[in-house]
Amino acid sequence: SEVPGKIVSTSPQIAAVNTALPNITILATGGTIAGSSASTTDVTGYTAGALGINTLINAVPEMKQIADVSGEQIANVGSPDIDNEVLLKLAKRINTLLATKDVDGIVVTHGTDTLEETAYFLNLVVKSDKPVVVVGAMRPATAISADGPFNLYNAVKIASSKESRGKGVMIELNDRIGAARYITKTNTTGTDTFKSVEQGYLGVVSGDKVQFYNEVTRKHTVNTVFDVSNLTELPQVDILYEYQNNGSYLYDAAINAGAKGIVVAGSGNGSLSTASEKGAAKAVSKGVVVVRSTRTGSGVVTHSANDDKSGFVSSDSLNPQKARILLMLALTKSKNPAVIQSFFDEY
Ligand SMILES: NC(=O)C[C@H](N)C(=O)O
Repeated sequence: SEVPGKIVSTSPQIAAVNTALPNITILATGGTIAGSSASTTDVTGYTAGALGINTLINAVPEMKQIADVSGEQIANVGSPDIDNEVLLKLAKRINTLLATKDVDGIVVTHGTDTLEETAYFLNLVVKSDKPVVVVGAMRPATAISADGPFNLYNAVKIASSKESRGKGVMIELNDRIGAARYITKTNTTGTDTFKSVEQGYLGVVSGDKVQFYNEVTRKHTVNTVFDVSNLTELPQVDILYEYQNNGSYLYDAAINAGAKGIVVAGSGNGSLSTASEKGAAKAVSKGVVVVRSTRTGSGVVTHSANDDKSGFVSSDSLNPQKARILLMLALTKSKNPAVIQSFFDEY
């Protein structure tokens, strides 16, 4: 049965059968991989999050030769509508499943638009070294040459591989294995959209082999201090974009709306205009933590003497949307900019 809409049942819908194979649970959240259109050539106007987990699993019966696959529906939405509630629900469910001997790995199906945010969140809060692979697609399931089925097959293959343990949360599209920490969506419609400009991929799925070439050096999963088990919500963090002739009123709007943190997508090396500096200083004076990231798309925002003077945090190489994820979790531990800076230096 298809289940579009927000949060739906978490009860297992397809049960594992062959006990000799690794047990992989697929947690479905929607996206283009579950997208559907009346036209086989429609790759932009389709409905994301239209097909249920049973349909996705039944479309790839080959998975059953490499794993005992079971599925659960966590949500069924386009990924722009993934919110903090879904993030917490997903993370808690993954931690519960991976704590049992019955589950060897997790695959999360997800829309690609905000996939990197969910993957990085899970990278920081999953308390297991068992593989977690987040997978999406750029063409809906109904399209000619839909990329979802093979991406899903590859994701199950990665999650089933012993070598995938301890790698942090991974992203699979287009045969590449990306690290949640490094990968970002770089193209609006291309199937090769997930890239890591500076750090590259962790590995590839080549033929029937899962091959790793790189490791993530930043702390993840079992080595982070973050714990969602008792959290029912996350602190509000907003992102403000830097541009010419801006004012400081959007900072006021964020402060008045209850933001506990603000990430600035600064120009260049995290630069703020004079107006933004004023808005950011006001935020800091009210106890709101301000993180400087960059709108450039790559590179490190370097920590400056002015950051220490103004109480700002620099984002290292985290883009604004991932800096927001880390800042939400950091704020569950501390409001002190120096402590939060240490998280940005480690994670
Ligand atoms: N390719 C995709 O999955 C895009 C879709 N709008 C989503 O993020 O849900």
